[in-house]
Amino acid sequence: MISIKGLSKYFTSNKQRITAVDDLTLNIKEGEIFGVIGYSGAGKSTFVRLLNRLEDPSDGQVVIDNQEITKLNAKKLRLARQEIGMIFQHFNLLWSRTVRDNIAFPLEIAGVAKAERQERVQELINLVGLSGREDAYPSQLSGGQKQRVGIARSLANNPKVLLCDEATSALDPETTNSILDLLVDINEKLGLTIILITHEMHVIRKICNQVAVMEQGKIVEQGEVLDVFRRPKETVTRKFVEQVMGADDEDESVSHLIDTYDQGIIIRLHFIGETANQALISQVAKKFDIAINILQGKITQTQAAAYGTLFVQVEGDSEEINRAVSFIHDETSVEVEVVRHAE
Ligand SMILES: Nc1ncnc2c1ncn2[C@@H]1O[C@H](COP(=O)(O)OP(=O)(O)OP(=O)(O)O)[C@@H](O)[C@H]1O
Repeated sequence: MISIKGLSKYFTSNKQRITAVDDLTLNIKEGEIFGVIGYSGAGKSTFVRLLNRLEDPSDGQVVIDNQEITKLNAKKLRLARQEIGMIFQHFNLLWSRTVRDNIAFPLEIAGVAKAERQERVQELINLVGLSGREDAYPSQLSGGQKQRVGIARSLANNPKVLLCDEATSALDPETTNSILDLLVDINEKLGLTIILITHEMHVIRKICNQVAVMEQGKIVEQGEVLDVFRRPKETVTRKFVEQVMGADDEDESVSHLIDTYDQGIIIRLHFIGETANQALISQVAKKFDIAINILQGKITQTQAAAYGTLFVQVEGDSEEINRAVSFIHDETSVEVEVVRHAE
């Protein structure tokens, strides 16, 4: 759906050249929720603004749905932009217009007739869950509701792509989650391709299929979200994973567990994939004549599957324990490692 080749953007500030986006090449598939994460100044906003030419590139090519955006003249660009919706951190609503009239605005510009416009606006209001608030002004809405207006407005002309520039950064965690759920809902219902930029790994974890990590204008790491969680290569990526999983102090915690629990064996279960952790533990406890005691763990749910580690203490007959460990190893997708054998 989106193909980006050698995309660069330079700014000149105080006679110094700043490279905001540096020779970026990337392909994004149709229907994907693609996350771009980076710290402040990494170039994320500039990158996303190059995609609909809110910013003109210094170099490189952007093709969206077979149209070379970077080559279009002003008139054609206006039409192409109807296919690319965008939402912003600070919503960018028109304060003197009601919810209904904010959402109608892009339809007015596109020259849609009044009756059709009204029908479409109502459809969008229902889609984003704002029924009953049609006549409210932005100042009368909560942050989450304002972003719902922003989303409805961005969808008015049936875009194929939605660009989200830190769309949840001004919202509290609960409202963030409800807006992220709405984005997933829209992605599924409308088959929309979503590019989402953020500095929060939680946002990536919750809804993205793919993630690219940006640093100093470059993509330094990219892949499926679960793979990036499992094997972050770059220091910056590891820091983002730690936002969700906590710092990697596993060696220390293993020796602490070994010292504290001196009975039975201690095993480390590493969940990657579809296996639900609770189901596995109760299944093994029922199937084998052993006692399982959960000691410590960090499990998180990514868009694709559960990911994380659990330390458990297992007590019982050593042959029965071996059978249980072999069962987990052979019959499930959970990785199992005995970190302390029986005395
Ligand atoms: N219009 C501009 N003129 C000069 N420099 C700019 C301009 N826009 C961005 N920059 C510079 O480009 C770099 C990347 O900025 P950008 O806003 O894209 O980063 P970001 O990752 O989105 O960070 P933030 O989340 O803080 O906005 C920064 O060094 C910034 O100062």
